[in-house]
Amino acid sequence: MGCSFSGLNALYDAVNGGGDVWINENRFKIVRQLGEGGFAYVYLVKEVVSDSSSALASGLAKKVKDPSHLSDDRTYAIKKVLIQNNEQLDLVREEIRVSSLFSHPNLLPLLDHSVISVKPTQEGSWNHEAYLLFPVHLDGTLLDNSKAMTARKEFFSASDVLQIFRQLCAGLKHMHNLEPPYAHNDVKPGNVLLSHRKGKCPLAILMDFGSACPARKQIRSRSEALQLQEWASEHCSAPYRAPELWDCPSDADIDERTDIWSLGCTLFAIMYGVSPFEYALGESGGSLQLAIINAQIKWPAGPKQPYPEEFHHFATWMLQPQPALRPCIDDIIYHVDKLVTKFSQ
Ligand SMILES: Nc1ncnc2c1ncn2[C@@H]1O[C@H](COP(=O)(O)OP(=O)(O)OP(=O)(O)O)[C@@H](O)[C@H]1O
Repeated sequence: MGCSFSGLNALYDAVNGGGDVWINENRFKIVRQLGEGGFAYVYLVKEVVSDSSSALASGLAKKVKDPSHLSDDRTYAIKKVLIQNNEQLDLVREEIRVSSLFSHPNLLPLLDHSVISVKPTQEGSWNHEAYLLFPVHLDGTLLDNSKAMTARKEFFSASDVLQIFRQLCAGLKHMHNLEPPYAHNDVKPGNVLLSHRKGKCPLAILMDFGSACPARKQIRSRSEALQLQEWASEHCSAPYRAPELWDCPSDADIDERTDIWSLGCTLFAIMYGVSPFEYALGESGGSLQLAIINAQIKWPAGPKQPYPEEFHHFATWMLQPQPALRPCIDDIIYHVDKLVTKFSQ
């Protein structure tokens, strides 16, 4: 048993700041809610220890393989996932399994977890809860930062655009180079945490491995193609979803270049705050699917345009509707390093 509370009361307690959470033998006090997703709540928590021992001597220290993930002030993030059925339970177990495959400074590490069964309190409520423990990053997601900057009519500097993007590439390279290669499948600004650092560009960390899976799939029939499209509609955010996941041929080799498309969209969003296809459709609207399949890209123009044309060409290179023409992550890193040398002050 890993938790001191359960069911609706747990949610009430957690949202209202009361109650402690146990993950295995370690206890955490909920400080406040940080965010929420489909069936998940994310909380800022503080590890409760019986004496004033250092982070290195805390209960968690015995558990965590890499001591650099321990926080000096013992604060962490706990994601609480409410699980209603076996399918959701399998998905969380898979997220836990997949997260444990990665170890990279630009990928959010899963420090510990527990999955507990709870007694449903009403029809249709959840029967399991999962608690996932992560390092906390309090400067928001790339999406939060972009929204705040857009509201102030500000842009990231050219150097920060490249440095943030370069870090995402480094994290993805780690996933794409595994044997077998893994695709993240939901690369987007809302899944990138930023940590501001004095005198340096922000640290960028890719999170949320709930959609990650082995990247390479052979599609050999119409029904397999439709199955993949259905899976993608649930797991890959629409404005960042690759064309082959919207309209999959009946004979296709899918690979990690689906992430490269999302990476190209994310580079656009680091510059202009939204996916290129949201930007192209603008306020007049239209079909997102058609805009993506036709790679309908419109670049902001005019004298106030804050970035060099080379940045646009670079993103367009990743946004080739045909996956076979898209670069792989090593090509992108080679190119971004050249741009970093050229544009970083
Ligand atoms: N380690 C963390 N540190 C700080 N904030 C975090 C952390 N993890 C998650 N968050 C916050 O919680 C929000 C939801 O987290 P997350 O994306 O993992 O949930 P989710 O259920 O997978 O969401 P979605 O349904 O959008 O996929 C994030 O957008 C972010 O604001």
